[in-house]
Amino acid sequence: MTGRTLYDKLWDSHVVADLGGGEVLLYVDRQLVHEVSSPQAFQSLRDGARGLRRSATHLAVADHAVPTRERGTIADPLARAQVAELVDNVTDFHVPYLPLDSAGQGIVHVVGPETGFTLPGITLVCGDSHTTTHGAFGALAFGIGASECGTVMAAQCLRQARAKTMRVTLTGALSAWVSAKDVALALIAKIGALGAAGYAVEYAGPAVSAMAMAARMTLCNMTIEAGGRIGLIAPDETTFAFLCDRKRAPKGDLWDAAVAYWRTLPSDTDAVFDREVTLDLSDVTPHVTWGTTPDEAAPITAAVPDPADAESASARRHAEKALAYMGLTPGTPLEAIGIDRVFIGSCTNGRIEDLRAAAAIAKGRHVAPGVSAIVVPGSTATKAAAEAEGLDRIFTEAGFEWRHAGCSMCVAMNDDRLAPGERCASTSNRNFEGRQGAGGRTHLMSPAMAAAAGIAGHLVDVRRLMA
Ligand SMILES: CC(C)[C@H](C(=O)O)[C@@H](O)C(=O)O
Ligand code: SF4
Repeated sequence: MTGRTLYDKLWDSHVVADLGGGEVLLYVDRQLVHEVSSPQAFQSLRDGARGLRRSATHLAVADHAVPTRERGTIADPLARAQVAELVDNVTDFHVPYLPLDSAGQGIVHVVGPETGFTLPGITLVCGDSHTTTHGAFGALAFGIGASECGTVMAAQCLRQARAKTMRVTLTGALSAWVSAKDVALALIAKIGALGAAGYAVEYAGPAVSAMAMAARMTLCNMTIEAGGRIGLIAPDETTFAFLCDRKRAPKGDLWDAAVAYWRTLPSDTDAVFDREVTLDLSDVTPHVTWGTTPDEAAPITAAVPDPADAESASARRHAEKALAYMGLTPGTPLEAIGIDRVFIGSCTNGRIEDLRAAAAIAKGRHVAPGVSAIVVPGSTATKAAAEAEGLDRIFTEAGFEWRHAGCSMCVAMNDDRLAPGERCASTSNRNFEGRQGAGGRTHLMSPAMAAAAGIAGHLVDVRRLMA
């Protein structure tokens, strides 16, 4: 028998029943709940006069609709109603909840790891596509639909079909000012925005072992932007060190037993993957997106591509439409693209390490005239940690606004959004038309690159700015 992959081990240990036709009933250990995708789930419980099977295995927090300028009354009626409904639902159904004004609030994908709710070896779901993030801990974590959220609440199980497996082996070392976000953008540009569709992607290799948890989370987070519903990294000493003192992580003997189990999870050396991809990180340079899909990305040293050079007729048509929406002309150097806004934050790049990387660029410099820049920590705890290090002062002295935690300008579901035609250097993960506000133009990049763009007033190679 050949060895098993990390994915196989996680899957096999959670199968409750084989349903035939390639589907199984999969046990779900934990669910994260937010205000946008949960109303239907709670309603389905009410309609069926059901409760939650194991309410303590869920954790709810409001993140998408919350205001970041100041807490207090939410001005937008829809956003206000969404958050109020979540509060009513978690109260009625006894779901653990991190209130908006509490020290625990934040984006679900930042809060899960930060509190030790996310652990290796578990299955974790959320009505949110970026649930891939939690795979960085060796958890089988994936986004589910709004109706499935209700199924998990009532039954603690889900029907699932097994994914194919892909291993992305990362070798070499990152150069200065190049980060996991650049790796993700370079990888997506290489395999395509649907390149990982149908696959559970395991990131492996020496460069992954060398990465801190924040970088690993950025990689797994962006897996969905390559179409993969599952991103995975084998748990190791870095994972255990990150988790050991977290509030919800096991303690004492339970911790020791858990670590002993977690050490059995990495893919066996003779495990076979359905697809193998390799990337040498020494070749990765700072990347930015120029189009409206995450794979329409290029090194910052490049120019806006000519759609005529696209590999297929459909890619050409897409690029033509993207350039029209983005207001860009083929041949323009990417560094010549002026920006109006900067957004540093999101579940991709709103962690303390990301804020440190941006602050290193902002320190002693100033946001260019006419540019408005916001820094939005991924969680309230991240905000407090950043303030304890003085990062907030570095940002405000440099002309960046320092905000409360939330999804903010990653998604146009709250007060933070682009006006039509505005162009934004953004550390978020999606750049489709209207994502940051109707008519808004998004360029995805790393925190260091976004901070550098804010200082320069245009897209810029952070390595040149810092030389
Ligand atoms: C609102 C939510 C369901 C959505 C998701 O599934 O990812 C959002 O978080 C996003 O990033 O687009
Ligand atoms: S930060 Fe953005 S990508 Fe992440 S959960 Fe919020 S809206 Fe989705």
